[in-house]
Amino acid sequence: GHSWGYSGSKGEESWPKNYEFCGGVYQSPVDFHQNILQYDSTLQPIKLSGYNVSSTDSFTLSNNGHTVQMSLVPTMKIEIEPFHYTASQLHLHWGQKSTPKGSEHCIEGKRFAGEVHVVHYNSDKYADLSTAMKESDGLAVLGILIEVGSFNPTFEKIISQIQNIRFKNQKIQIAGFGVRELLPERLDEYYRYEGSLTTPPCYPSVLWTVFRNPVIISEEQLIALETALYCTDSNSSEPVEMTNNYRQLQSHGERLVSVSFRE
Ligand SMILES: NS(=O)(=O)c1c(F)c(F)c(S(=O)(=O)CCO)c(N[C@H]2CCc3ccccc32)c1F
Ligand SMILES: [Zn+2]
Repeated sequence: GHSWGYSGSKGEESWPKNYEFCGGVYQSPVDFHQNILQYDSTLQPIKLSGYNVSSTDSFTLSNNGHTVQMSLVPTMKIEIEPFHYTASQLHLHWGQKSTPKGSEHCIEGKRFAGEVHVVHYNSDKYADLSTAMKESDGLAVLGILIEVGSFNPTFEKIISQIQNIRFKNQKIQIAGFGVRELLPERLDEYYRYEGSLTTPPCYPSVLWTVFRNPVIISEEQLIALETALYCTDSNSSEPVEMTNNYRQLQSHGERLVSVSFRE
């Protein structure tokens, strides 16, 4: 289909031309700032099951031209009352070496180094992701902010492989691992709001859960992510570096963001 990107003539200003929802309501990402936050004491800790995937299973790591995507296994599920959601894929957003700030969601205007998204679909109601993503209650995405600090051995299972998928449509199999380790310790502290896919087709079908606490990776790991990948395939005459693959902040409109924590 049409190709879209994050810069130039294919950038986000042109997305609504080919993807009408991108110009619509309930768009993501948004900034979590004080006057649109509302404490909600009924928000429960996120319940994971099957997240500690055995190394006898395998994930497919691929460069899809927009991000590095890792396919997940359908035994990985989350429960967000009243529904259960089955994991589909996880992918990343990041900046560039000279401006290492590439998260999609921001907290009080602060953009983090990057962001992990774990995409799930409502498997109580829909057969698969493609069906679910068109429905307002179809998807649940977990957002994990990335900060720079010490080396992260779990993250390294992805970072160590990206030299093998530098170009679009390249993919490799990697051994399954504990995806729980990519999430922060506190699954009970998060921001919650109704939003959308942050890429075309931008369907307003996502129940967003963005954890309060970031995961930490080293500067070297972040630089590897920022410098390894291309949006174009290996025989392209004009290679395009895969950097700054985050969407600009969208307006909240009438939306409030619920928070599961007080201070
Ligand atoms: N930030 S986000 O969570 O909104 C989000 C992405 F940022 C992103 F890049 C992708 S993608 O599949 O890697 C590339 C374009 O769809 C998806 N992929 C989802 C959406 C559409 C689709 C269709 C089939 C499989 C996965 C997805 C996504 F949900
Ligand atoms: Zn994403």
